[in-house]
Amino acid sequence: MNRIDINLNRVDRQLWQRFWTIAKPYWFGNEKWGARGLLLILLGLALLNSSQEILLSYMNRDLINALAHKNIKAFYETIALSLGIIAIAVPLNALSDYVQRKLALYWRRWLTERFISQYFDNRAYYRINSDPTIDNPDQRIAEDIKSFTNVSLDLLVMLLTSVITLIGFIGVMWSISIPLVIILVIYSTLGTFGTVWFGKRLIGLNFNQSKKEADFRYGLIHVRDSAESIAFYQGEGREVDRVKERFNGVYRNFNRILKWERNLSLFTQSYQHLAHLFLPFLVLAPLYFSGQIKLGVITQATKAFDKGLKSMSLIVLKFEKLSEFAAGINRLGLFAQTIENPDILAKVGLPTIDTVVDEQVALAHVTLETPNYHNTLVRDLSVTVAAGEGLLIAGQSGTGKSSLLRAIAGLWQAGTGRISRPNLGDMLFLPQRPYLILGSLRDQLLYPHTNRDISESELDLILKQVNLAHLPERVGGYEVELDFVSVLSLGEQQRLAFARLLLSKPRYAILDEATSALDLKNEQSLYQSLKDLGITYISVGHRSSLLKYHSSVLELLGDCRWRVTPVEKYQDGVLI
Ligand SMILES: Nc1ncnc2c1ncn2[C@@H]1O[C@H](COP(=O)(O)OP(=O)(O)OP(=O)(O)O)[C@@H](O)[C@H]1O
Repeated sequence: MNRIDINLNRVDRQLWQRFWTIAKPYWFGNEKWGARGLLLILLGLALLNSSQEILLSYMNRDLINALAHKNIKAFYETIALSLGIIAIAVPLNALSDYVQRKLALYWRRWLTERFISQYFDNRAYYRINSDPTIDNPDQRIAEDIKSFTNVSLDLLVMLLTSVITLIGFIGVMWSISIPLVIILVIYSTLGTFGTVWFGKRLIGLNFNQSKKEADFRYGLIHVRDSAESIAFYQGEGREVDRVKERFNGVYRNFNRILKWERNLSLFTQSYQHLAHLFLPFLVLAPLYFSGQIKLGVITQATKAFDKGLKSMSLIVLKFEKLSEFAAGINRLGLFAQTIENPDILAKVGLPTIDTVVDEQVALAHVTLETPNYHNTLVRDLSVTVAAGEGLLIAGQSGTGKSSLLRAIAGLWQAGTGRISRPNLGDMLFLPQRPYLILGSLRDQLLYPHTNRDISESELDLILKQVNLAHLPERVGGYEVELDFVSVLSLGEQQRLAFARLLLSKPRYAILDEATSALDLKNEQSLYQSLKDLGITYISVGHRSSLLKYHSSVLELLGDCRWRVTPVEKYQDGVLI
């Protein structure tokens, strides 16, 4: 049984705990006074709105009685009074709606900011990728939080209104007929149990629906992001199938939801009609026939029964909404649990590589595993990269070269041994695929510290060094926002990434095939620039031309084997 099944089966207590864990920090955090103040106003308004309903039920009774007795004066007086009550109630209703939505918005803003911070803390956004139970984090942050705050307040107001209405109308009914109150309680309790029994499948189905909708949307986003590659491959057929398949998942699951909603609706409709048409009349008719109550009282009592039943049947009437809400809480709760506590992502009891901060990069007896511990990539590796001495990592594809860099950066920790390295602030990693942000040319160059104050002439100089002097003119200057991935060639992107490196002048640069798309002349000038700046580098690469910029070569030989050779003793002079 996986984590999701466990959670869906224990929807009651655990669900409440999850709800409270997500909700509590806002009401006890830095915005608590504003939030509580607004909540108090909201609850006050809900109270007034419910009272107005009870008052109107009395007006209704008097109106019917005035009609029955042909009392014209009483009739018009009651109408005037009712209009007065409505004139006050309407603006209060609108105000209550406004306050509720405003509070939901404040809560959403607070919660979203908190989730976003935690998502980026301790690189949770990266680690989460290896946790199969946390799908589509984007949807959880963008949509689940929104519906969590909206529906929570909605339900709270509804619950309060129901309780007040219930108390008020039970009072009304009690004065007319006590059996009516007893029937109301028994009937609504049975209805609630019936609804939960019929509807409990919906929580799991709604949980899946959110996931499938998000998968479908992600499928479409993936096509947009990979449009050029798909077009080159003429892969439309495969992509259409894949997107349709994802939509089919959405469709099939929703069909199941519809089936269960239909069953539930059959039950709730019968429940409501039976109550509307018969129950109060059956109890009250004998009292009316024997002259103990007037006609107006019957109208008031049936209305009171109706309102009371609606209040008692909150779960029956709102079950579909409640089941979606419960599914949302589960999705958000699991997500919060994982990003708040990144250690959850570490496999309990399994060994991890020690990382210590030091002047130089050194690996001591490192055995590196893939994050799921399924595969050992390198065993008992020891190598030191002293300042000023470049290390070239070579080896066949898939032997673990990039993974070793991930381990040095602290992204992967599965394994044993110890990695010493300078502070991450003194190191810069250029990944295999250049990363270009959405922003201007200046942002590209200064990333990730985009608010540094660097003059255009300095930027010009750096671009000249990487042979991109013409770029500002080509893209309309340093401040114009562009989708650089689609207007720059891969080699240009790599040179831009190098410019970033030259600007930030880290002590160590880690280059994962960072010049693979460049011609030898460009490659040579970039490495020369690094040398001139005194930057120590560790490179992954396949080209023999790289050898002369490094002091030693670490070869990953496959089957977890490795070999370190000083460059001058490197016999073949040819890389694998
Ligand atoms: N997140 C992951 N979880 C499990 N295994 C992974 C993960 N990422 C990569 N691997 C596997 O780890 C092995 C080493 O991958 P790595 O990217 O380090 O290879 P590489 O030597 O850099 O290859 P190349 O030269 O093709 O870039 C590969 O077999 C790869 O499939």
